[in-house]
Amino acid sequence: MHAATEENRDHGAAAPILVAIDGPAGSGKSSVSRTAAEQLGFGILDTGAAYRSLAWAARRLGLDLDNAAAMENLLDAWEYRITLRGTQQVTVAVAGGLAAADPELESPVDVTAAIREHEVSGQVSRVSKHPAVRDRLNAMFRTIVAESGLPGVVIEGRDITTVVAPDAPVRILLTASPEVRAARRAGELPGLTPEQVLADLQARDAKDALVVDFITPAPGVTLVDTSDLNFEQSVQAVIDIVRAAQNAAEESTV
Ligand SMILES: Nc1ncnc2c1ncn2[C@@H]1O[C@H](COP(=O)(O)OP(=O)(O)OP(=O)(O)O)[C@@H](O)[C@H]1O
Ligand SMILES: Nc1ccn([C@@H]2O[C@H](COP(=O)(O)O)[C@@H](O)[C@H]2O)c(=O)n1
Repeated sequence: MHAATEENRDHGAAAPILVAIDGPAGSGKSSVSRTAAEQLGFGILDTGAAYRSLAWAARRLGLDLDNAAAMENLLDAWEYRITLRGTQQVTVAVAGGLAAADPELESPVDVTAAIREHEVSGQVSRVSKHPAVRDRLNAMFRTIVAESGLPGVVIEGRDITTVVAPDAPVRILLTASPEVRAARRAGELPGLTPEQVLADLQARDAKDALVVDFITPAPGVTLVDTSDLNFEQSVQAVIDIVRAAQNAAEESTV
């Protein structure tokens, strides 16, 4: 299992400032975090993309997503790359004998669009429920960030503020009501009714909530409810929290 693009690497650089963002499905984690990261001059690590890519590869290879050992076996052979800056690009390859079931996977396949498909969203909780999978992906996320060579990285997911980066200087829980999240998401899924989108989103949250708490902010985590904020206001809310933390850190060193 390996990760990150070579252009992100700069060994010897100082550890990046971390902005940890969690939230339920459709809360704006990816889009708001990405825009905020661009404005801050930081990278963005979308951790859900790794879980989605693992589920995508497992499905392509006909593996049982509920089988933890099969998923760990896949992780041993899985080569994962994600860009932290610019337009997101995610690639997956599978080394060794496992790829015999689908030889196209012997070389990196661009899965950037495929992992967003409805079928993957509906199955991804089956791989993210395995504690061993989570531990290995969390270690990979920490490595990607540490080797990024960037001044800062916004890292978003479900357990970033609590498990992946509990000591991050900025920790945010980004949320919105289920109805608002479903309405926003329905705009991207013209084939589905808002009711179907709401039901799918709540079903995924319910499965994910069995393994991580992304509803209640942990101590020290700032809650940002975007139900009544437009996109720009949501981005600004995140940036304001980061700037306030940076100013507080500067003042404490004077
Ligand atoms: N404050 C906002 N106002 C209006 N639209 C928003 C706002 N925040 C996010 N959106 C829109 O809501 C949709 C869902 O956002 P996004 O994909 O970033 O959520 P997510 O939390 O990453 O979802 P998932 O967990 O399913 O990947 C996108 O179309 C995004 O542009
Ligand atoms: N830190 C994380 C991030 C994601 N997941 C799982 O991946 C799924 C897809 O995540 P998105 O953010 O792209 O929606 C999500 O439903 C979780 O199952 C996770 O467990 N932990």
